[in-house]
Amino acid sequence: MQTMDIDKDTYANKPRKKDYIGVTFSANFQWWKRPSGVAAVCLGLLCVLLLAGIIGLSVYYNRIIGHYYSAERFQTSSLNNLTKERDQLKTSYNTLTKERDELQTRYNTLTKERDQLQTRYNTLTKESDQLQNRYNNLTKERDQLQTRYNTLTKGRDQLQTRYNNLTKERDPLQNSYNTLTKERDQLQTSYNNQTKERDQLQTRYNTLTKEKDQLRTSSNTLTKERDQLQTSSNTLTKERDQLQTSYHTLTKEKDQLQTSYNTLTKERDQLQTSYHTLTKEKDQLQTSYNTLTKERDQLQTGYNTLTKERDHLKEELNKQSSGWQKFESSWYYLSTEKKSWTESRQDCLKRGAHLVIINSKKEQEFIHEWSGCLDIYLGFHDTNTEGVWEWINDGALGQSSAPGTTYWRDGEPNDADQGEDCAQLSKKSLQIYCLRPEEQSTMVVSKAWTLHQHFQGFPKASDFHLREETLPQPRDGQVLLEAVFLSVDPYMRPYSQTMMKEGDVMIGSQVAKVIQSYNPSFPVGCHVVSDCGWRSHWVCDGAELTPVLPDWPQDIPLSLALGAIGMPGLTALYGLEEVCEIKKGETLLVNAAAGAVGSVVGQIAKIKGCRVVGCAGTDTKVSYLKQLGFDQVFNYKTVTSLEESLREAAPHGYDCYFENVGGKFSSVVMPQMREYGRIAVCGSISMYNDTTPQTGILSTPQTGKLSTPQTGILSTPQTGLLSTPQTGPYVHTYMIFKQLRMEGFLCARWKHKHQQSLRRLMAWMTEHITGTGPTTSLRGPHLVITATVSGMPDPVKTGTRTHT
Ligand SMILES: NC(=O)C1=CN([C@@H]2O[C@H](COP(=O)(O)OP(=O)(O)OC[C@H]3O[C@@H](n4cnc5c(N)ncnc54)[C@H](OP(=O)(O)O)[C@@H]3O)[C@@H](O)[C@H]2O)C=CC1
Ligand SMILES: C/C=C/C(C)=O
Repeated sequence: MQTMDIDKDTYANKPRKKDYIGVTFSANFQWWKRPSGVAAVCLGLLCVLLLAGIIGLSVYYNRIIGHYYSAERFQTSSLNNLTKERDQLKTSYNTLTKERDELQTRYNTLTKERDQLQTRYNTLTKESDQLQNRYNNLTKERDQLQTRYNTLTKGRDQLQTRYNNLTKERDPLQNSYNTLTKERDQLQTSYNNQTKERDQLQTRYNTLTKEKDQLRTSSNTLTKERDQLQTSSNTLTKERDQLQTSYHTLTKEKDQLQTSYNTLTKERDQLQTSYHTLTKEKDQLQTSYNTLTKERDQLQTGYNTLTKERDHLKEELNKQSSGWQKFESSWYYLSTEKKSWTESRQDCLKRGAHLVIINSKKEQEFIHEWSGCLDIYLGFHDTNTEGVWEWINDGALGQSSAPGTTYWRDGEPNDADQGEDCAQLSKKSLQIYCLRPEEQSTMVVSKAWTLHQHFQGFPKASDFHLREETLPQPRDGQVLLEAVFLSVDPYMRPYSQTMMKEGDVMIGSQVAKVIQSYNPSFPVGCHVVSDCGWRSHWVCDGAELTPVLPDWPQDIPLSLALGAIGMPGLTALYGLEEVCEIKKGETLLVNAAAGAVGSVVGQIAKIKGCRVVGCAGTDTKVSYLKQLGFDQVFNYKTVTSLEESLREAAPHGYDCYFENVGGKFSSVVMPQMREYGRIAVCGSISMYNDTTPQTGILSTPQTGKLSTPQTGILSTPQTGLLSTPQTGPYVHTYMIFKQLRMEGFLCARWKHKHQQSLRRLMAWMTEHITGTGPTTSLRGPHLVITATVSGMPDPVKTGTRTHT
């Protein structure tokens, strides 16, 4: 602590600074110590000095003058000295004046500084007050801190003690910690090294795996590409050779054509001239023609009307001349042949008529009068329900309401002789009585081939048995059929296994003639297709019959209703159009090509503008198929290599394959299908008679597609279609990579369009017969005609179609 006391008396009038605790400031100033004071003093002193100098100089001067008069020579020199001194004094005076001015200037400056200092002093005084306040606050805080400090010091001492204890305990722990840390660090280092090594190995492993996969993929792709390129290369080489040959031929032809072209150009010009002349003439003729056409049409209409009238009159005349009698709008015929009621009914149907139906008493009287002395059978019977009499329904005209019972003879109908189910108009009276319809009729005995035992391998004669059976009399709505053509089809082999039991009549279709009919839809003499099997006769109703197309041309054999214009023709059509969806310009392969289906397949494909390759098993069949217009045909039994022959026939491959044969044949075709090819699986005839499994090789070693043949079971024993399971090729690879579509089908799938399809087939056939169509119009397959002593065809005879 220090006290500064500065001249209390001098500045006693100034306000005293407050004494603060511990520190006291005091500031008292003396005037001489101030710069302005000093300057004033100096200035005063200078003035005094100056005055003293002047006074001294005057005294000195007066002495000199006194001496001057006393000593003349001495006076002159003194004057000069005095002048000198005066000048020196003058100089000193000037110098002092300057110094005074400077001092004045400094005095002014010091005065200013003093004022500034005074201002600062005031400011400092304020600050000092503020500091005093802060000092007081800090002192308080310091005291509080001192208290806290003391408390903390105590706590610190306690902690220091505990710290010292802990330090003692820590040291051994620190040692073991250091040891463990070292061990951990070593382990961590080795762990890190191993992790790195493992990661490097994992990365290398992944890289290698990827490389291996990529290599495998590339290897597969390359192998495929190589194979495809090899195939393409072979194909291209062949094509190139063929093109080379074609090129030479074409060059020659081009030269010839050029010559022809020149000649033709000349001729064309001449023709052009003629053409213009002729065009004019044609226009004139066209006008005349139009006029004549109109006149002709009018005449034609007149002619048609007259023709109809003439035909009607002729018909009436014919009828009259052949014994027919007209009454009102109906015609009547009186047969004098003696027949039973049933036979007479048939006889009427054959003549396009029916037994008499009486609609009025007037009509009955006419018949009685006209028939003279003859009894007349009426179309009136209760054969369907005993006691319920009804008029026959043998034609559109044959329906009427029943006559009044008054016309029955007394006591009739009495069924006196049991089975008196039909009516007769008495010759003696106008009355009606009943009689037995079977009188004088004969029963029909049918012959039928039955399946004596199921086939094992190829069918044998001993597998069949010929049986006779007496047929029932056809009833209303029924017909009696007589077989005209029977069909022997491949499907009978597999179907017999599933659909037939031993002793059944063989399944099959036939063209039959209606020889008795009680069904107006099938009059006597018409032909139908029936699925009644291998029988000579059959009684059935119309539900299961298909009439052969109406207006069947006389020059087209009816047997074709079982062939080209029947089920096989329909199968060919549907397989091509619905399954293969064949298009103009495509190449088709068909096997069993000379068969009922195959021959139509090839012909329809030609009609559609396709290129057709066919295979058959004899040279005769090959010639036949060439006649039908097939582009390429070969005998698959005699060629050296089926694969080569197929490739030669269609070097670019096949768009459509109509499969009739199956088995190994099919496995050779598969590799030759073109991309997006379609395969219609119609039949598999090569396998129907199998007793041992077949194996198939999908491709020959040249193609290199499969190193070893694979086998598979095509059918399971449950289906019973085959006596023993067959093995065959796996086609999947070709199906996938060529994106093939293979579809099995049965002709019946499109049953709803059979009638219109048959008409299309008939139209194609008619075009051929009449020569109006293209040369590719349809022709029917050949028939094999067989007869046996039994009167029934021999079912084992080789050949595809059988004619009774
Ligand atoms: N899915 C369906 O709806 C239908 C299918 N089909 C099937 O169509 C195919 C042909 O029937 P279709 O024309 O009526 O038959 P066909 O009886 O008219 O002709 C069959 C021909 O097949 C050939 N053939 C027979 N056996 C073999 C064999 N083991 N290997 C190779 N070829 C053989 C023979 O000709 P070649 O001398 O030339 O070898 C034979 O002439 C059959 O497979 C049949 O099952 C028939 C109708 C309907
Ligand atoms: C309807 C005919 C079928 C076979 C497979 O021939």
